[in-house]
Amino acid sequence: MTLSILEQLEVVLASRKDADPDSSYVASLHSKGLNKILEKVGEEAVETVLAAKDAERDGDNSKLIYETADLWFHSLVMLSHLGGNHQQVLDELARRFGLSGLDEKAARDTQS
Ligand SMILES: N=c1c2ncn([C@@H]3O[C@H](COP(=O)(O)OP(=O)(O)OP(=O)(O)O)[C@@H](O)[C@H]3O)c2ncn1[C@@H]1O[C@H](COP(=O)(O)O)[C@@H](O)[C@H]1O
Repeated sequence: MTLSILEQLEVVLASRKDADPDSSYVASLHSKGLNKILEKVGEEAVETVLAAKDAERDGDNSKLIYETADLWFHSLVMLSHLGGNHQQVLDELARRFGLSGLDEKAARDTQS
């Protein structure tokens, strides 16, 4: 079974919760605490909004994709810090979409 990028990243994020803050960016965020992580999420959200405006003006989404990746990444660190994970977010989206978690996985499997 191959793990998705989000699943692989989550394994790495979990391993960084007790890692050395001097050798890991994620560990340094955990050691600084929730407020620092939230500051980064807010910062990346603003950068994503600004990049969306630039994308509309320039007809180029590349910076927007980069900033959205930063936002998703820091949101995953926030969830990890609080004991949550990306699957809970996917499950919530699936629930809204009217699918069970199992059906969502099956739909994903048929696409790969
Ligand atoms: N995906 C990411 C990722 N995306 C963004 N970033 C970091 O997020 C930061 C973005 O913040 P900014 O743009 O504000 O840059 P900055 O000025 O350096 O940040 P601050 O000093 O303001 O905190 C940068 O330092 C990026 O390096 C990431 N750092 C790590 N990862 C992943 O997390 C894994 C674990 O990383 P470590 O904990 O460093 O081993 C890595 O293997 C990667 O897969």
